[in-house]
Amino acid sequence: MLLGCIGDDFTGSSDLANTLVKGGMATTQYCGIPQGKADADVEAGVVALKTRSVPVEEAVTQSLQALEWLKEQGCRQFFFKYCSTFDSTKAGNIGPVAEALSKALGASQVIVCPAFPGAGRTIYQGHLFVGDRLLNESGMEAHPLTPMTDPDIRRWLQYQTALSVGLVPFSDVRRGAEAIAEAMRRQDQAGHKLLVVDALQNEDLFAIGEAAADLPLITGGSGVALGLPENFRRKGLIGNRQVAWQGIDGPGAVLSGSCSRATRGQVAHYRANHPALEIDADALMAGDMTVAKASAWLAENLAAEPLVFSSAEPEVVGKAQQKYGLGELAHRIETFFAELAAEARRHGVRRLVSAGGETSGAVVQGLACEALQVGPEIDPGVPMLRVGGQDFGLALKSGNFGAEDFFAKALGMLKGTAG
Ligand SMILES: Nc1ncnc2c1ncn2[C@@H]1O[C@H](COP(=O)(O)OP(=O)(O)OP(=O)(O)O)[C@@H](O)[C@H]1O
Ligand SMILES: O=C(O)[C@@H](O)C(=O)CO
Repeated sequence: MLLGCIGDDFTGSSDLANTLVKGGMATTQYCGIPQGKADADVEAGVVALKTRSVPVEEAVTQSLQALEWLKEQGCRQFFFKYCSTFDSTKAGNIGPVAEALSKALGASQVIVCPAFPGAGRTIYQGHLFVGDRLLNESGMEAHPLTPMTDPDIRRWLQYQTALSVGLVPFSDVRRGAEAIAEAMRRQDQAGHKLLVVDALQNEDLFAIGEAAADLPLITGGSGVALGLPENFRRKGLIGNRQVAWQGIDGPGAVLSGSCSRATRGQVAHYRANHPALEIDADALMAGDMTVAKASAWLAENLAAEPLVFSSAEPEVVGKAQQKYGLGELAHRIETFFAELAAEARRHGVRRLVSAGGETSGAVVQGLACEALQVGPEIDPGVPMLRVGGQDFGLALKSGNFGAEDFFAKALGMLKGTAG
């Protein structure tokens, strides 16, 4: 294994794995820190953790354990993947994890680049945009767990870390890899260790990737990984691995706990012509909605590729959080989806689409998967996944990813009949 990656959630990890696969690297996504050794033919390993919203110490400890395992597999470079919308609170985990990993690797000049132009996320003068809106006006300010109320990534990150945060501005990035490397050295000499790097288009990310060829640690969204496979190829360490997908037959279903704007659109679109069961927070907390009830409903509707969702408008989410507490409610909903995923498999489901990073982490834990083979892309940032050694296909969709018809498209592609 050459490139060792640590993802702070499961959808984000599959987004990164998708980029590496497209770059021609044989990539496996691990669900948590594996027990044994990785297969010898894996070139990039992505250890998916569920550390985006856990307490800081837990996120740091798990990330360092993942680093140790990746080092044992022989990795030469490491990548910390977080969200392209920098999902974190002021007291959040991105800074402390980046700091701990950089110390463990003796790394300075650590790139911080959440940009993902393919999904509309760009960075200019350290400010993160989603499409033509600043991050804090993009809908992310109403995120249920990590409301993003400040678009200045330098400022937000600085709340989270004692390391000094610097900037490699677009005026350097636009001049290519050498200018970027030089700007990073200057920032380092000026005492800045975590360097937010501007990026407006994929071309910038390829250049940043090239500039990062010899850096031990890179952090960011999947975009900044675009240029990394080529670094290994230039050194003759990898070829150009292509993945094929063998369709998976058997029933399909969709579970959605993401409340993002994009997911709410996908839910509305899909439920117009598929059976859908809405999980209401009050009903769940009162015990009127249970896994057993939802499981029975799922079994009855299996032939029509049913959807179970808790996705709701920000006002509804906000009221429920006030009533039950944010953490407690999220935990109850995630546990519900974890258990329902296991039930779905018991009923014979073989193709499962899950929407939302935290939700997908719970779903994969419910399915007790160890490793996921990464297949071709469904929509930007979302690949098809096959559970290692099983005829079971998954699509783990990040909240804001995917076109309106994503759910049906993903189920069709997993089956091998669409795409
Ligand atoms: N109706 C609801 N009321 C309150 N909280 C909810 C509701 N439905 C889901 N949640 C919680 O909101 C959180 C949604 O986060 P999740 O990561 O799954 O989606 P996302 O943030 O849109 O996706 P991503 O992280 O991939 O961008 C989960 O913890 C989920 O349990
Ligand atoms: O980077 C992104 O936007 C996604 O991969 C993600 O992490 C959302 O959970």
